[in-house]
Amino acid sequence: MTATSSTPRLRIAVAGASGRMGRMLVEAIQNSKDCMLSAALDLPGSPALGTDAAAFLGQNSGALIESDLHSALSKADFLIDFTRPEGTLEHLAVCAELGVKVVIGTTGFSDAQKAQIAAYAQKTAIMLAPNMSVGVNVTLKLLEMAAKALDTGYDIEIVEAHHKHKVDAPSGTAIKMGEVIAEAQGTKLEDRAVYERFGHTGERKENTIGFATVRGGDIVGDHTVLFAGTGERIEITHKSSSRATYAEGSLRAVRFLATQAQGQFDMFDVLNLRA
Ligand SMILES: NC(=O)C1=CN([C@@H]2O[C@H](COP(=O)(O)OP(=O)(O)OC[C@H]3O[C@@H](n4cnc5c(N)ncnc54)[C@H](OP(=O)(O)O)[C@@H]3O)[C@@H](O)[C@H]2O)C=CC1
Ligand SMILES: O=C(O)C1=N[C@H](C(=O)O)C[C@H](O)C1
Repeated sequence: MTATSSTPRLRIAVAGASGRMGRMLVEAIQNSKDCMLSAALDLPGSPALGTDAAAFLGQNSGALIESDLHSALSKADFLIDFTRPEGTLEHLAVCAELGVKVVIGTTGFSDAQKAQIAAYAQKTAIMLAPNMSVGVNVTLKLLEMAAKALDTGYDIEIVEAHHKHKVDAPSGTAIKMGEVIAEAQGTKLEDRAVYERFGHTGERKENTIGFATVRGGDIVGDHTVLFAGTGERIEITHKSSSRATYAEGSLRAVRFLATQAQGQFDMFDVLNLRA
């Protein structure tokens, strides 16, 4: 969208404003022509409360970090939420009540929590995706194609690596990759996933999809899917070197949600990759 001086900016609140992604989002909003930071949330007790959300950039956004959900969300038309599952659900309850549209980047939701999100999507528009980067979503399409063509005779393993502060495993992206592959092969990930191996495991079971997790240092996010056949193997890899791609993808999601009243969407909808 091309914003002109007469086009009102999209009013966005950021949850977890002092977090790794929160700060990337504040920076992306500050740098955008069509969005404005209208509110910023952090947990009660956070030392950042009362400070300007863009202070870490040496800028003044006008949005002071606060912990009162109603106060913050009543100043916004959109919430971008990269926090923790329980926090996201608390925020969603207020967003559904106030008609605020929500971009959710948080990962690690249980099936019951995902069902709660789907229920809130009947009241407001929600975009939920474990990875907002364009590259990862294109990788998911490549995996769909590879999984169909390599339906038999190839063992599938998904390896992901992230920074030492990440609290959920495997990553939401790795799980999504497994889901896309399983679905492309007419199956369900829950019937095929192997999340742990230790000790005398016995030989690899056919048709399983294995997951391996690496945690260390400041790795932003690497994902490799291995299709291991007899006499050859194919590896499809995506590596993130900056969180800016997640923030830019989130702003694309906001612009997409501006055209929706309610319903649940993902990045395939935002990027027109559904077909
Ligand atoms: N979809 C995507 O593209 C991406 C998704 N993610 C996901 O986003 C989430 C956040 O990642 P990251 O920014 O690295 O994490 P951080 O821990 O750096 O930031 C999380 C922020 O949320 C706050 N927070 C923690 N618990 C709650 C709660 N219960 N309610 C409200 N706020 C809370 C934290 O506050 P405090 O510091 O005070 O605890 C912090 O400000 C993770 O689930 C991660 O997997 C990350 C990158 C990309
Ligand atoms: O926690 C992170 O950092 C990331 N989390 C997301 C995930 O769990 O897939 C996306 C990205 O890999 C970074």
